[in-house]
Amino acid sequence: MALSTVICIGMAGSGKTTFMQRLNSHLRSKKTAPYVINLDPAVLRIPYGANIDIRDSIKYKKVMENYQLGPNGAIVTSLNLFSTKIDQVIKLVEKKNESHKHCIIDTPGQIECFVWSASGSIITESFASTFPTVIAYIVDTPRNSSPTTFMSNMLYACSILYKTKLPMIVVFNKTDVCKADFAREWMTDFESFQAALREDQDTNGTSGMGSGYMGSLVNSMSLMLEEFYSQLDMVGVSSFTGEGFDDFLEAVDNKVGEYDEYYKAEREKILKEKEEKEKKRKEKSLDGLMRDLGINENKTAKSDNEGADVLSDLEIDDNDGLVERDEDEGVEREYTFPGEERTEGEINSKNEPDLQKRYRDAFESVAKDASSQTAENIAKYIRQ
Ligand SMILES: Nc1nc2c(ncn2[C@@H]2O[C@H](COP(=O)(O)OP(=O)(O)OP(=O)(O)O)[C@@H](O)[C@H]2O)c(=O)[nH]1
Repeated sequence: MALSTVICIGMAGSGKTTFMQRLNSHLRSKKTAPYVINLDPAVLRIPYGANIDIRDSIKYKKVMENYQLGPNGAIVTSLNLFSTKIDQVIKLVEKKNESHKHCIIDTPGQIECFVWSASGSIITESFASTFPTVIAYIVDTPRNSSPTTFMSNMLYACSILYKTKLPMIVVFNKTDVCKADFAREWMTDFESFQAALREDQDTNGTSGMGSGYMGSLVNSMSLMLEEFYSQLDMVGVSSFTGEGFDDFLEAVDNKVGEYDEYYKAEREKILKEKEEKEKKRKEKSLDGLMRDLGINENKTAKSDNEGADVLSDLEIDDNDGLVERDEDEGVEREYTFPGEERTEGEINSKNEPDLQKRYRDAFESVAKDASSQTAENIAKYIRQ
């Protein structure tokens, strides 16, 4: 059994938490209990047992107090703090790879805090690069029965699809109150959507959302979204009655298949390109730094006392504005990285066959030491 991840995303009140609860109990009744993660730091009570709960490690109220943040800022900061530990979370979930078929994840109702935050991307990326991952976009069906609201919600779903680049299932929830047939029709038949829009205009006149500028905008949008709809699976469910959950699980299997077939290769390609770009960038900045420090295996311009390239090469002297180079100060300079104490002479020595590698290793260890401060830095940054 290989584990796949389902990330539940949806507008506030769309029913994510109730959906998670029903999905959990539905899977349990089939003797395939899921691994459950709650990523909503602000939720007061969750009606399902979570294996990993963000609230265990991050106290939302304390984040608000300590960093003097409002509700949304505190959610983003909590997610940022949590994302610094995402490697540990992934390791825990990896251990369940054989015993569980699904890992289901609940996200904050403030959808933008998760979808458009750096930490939301890090968390999603971390799961998606380890397991086949599917987005379940939960929609409140009764509230989306007007063509304009429906279109707005679909545009949001569309932006999430292109942002995450992950297979998506649009889940029309609360079908016990309102059936989702109209949505299926609008998503598959452009003309029926146009007819609904016209009807909305006729009923509500110029005061309605479907009239005037908005009407023609929605009209053109519906054409644009045809391509988007073709990439989606849609299901209607009721988290109250359990209706439609078998269809949902079928859609998940279908999307996991698609993930393995298309998305995985595409993602790996993007990640490889990213890695190569990052490697080049690092090499470039390392070279720049080496030049700044005047360190070069082939003896540097700096030690030959040629003109200064950068400000950091210079020390301002009180002496009539005369600028003196570090090397002229008669102080023995030490380049000290943890565990290494070497003088400039040693560094510039030809006996250092792989100087760049030693620097890289030293930087990595410095970066590790700094990681404990990362969370605090993130919080500081946000406060700024
Ligand atoms: N009739 C009906 N109501 C539902 C269904 N699912 C959820 N609800 C109701 O919708 C409301 C919101 O449900 P939640 O599960 O709290 O929604 P949520 O998206 O987690 O909300 P946030 O955490 O605020 O984002 C609650 O009053 C639920 O009882 C459903 O399938 N049918």
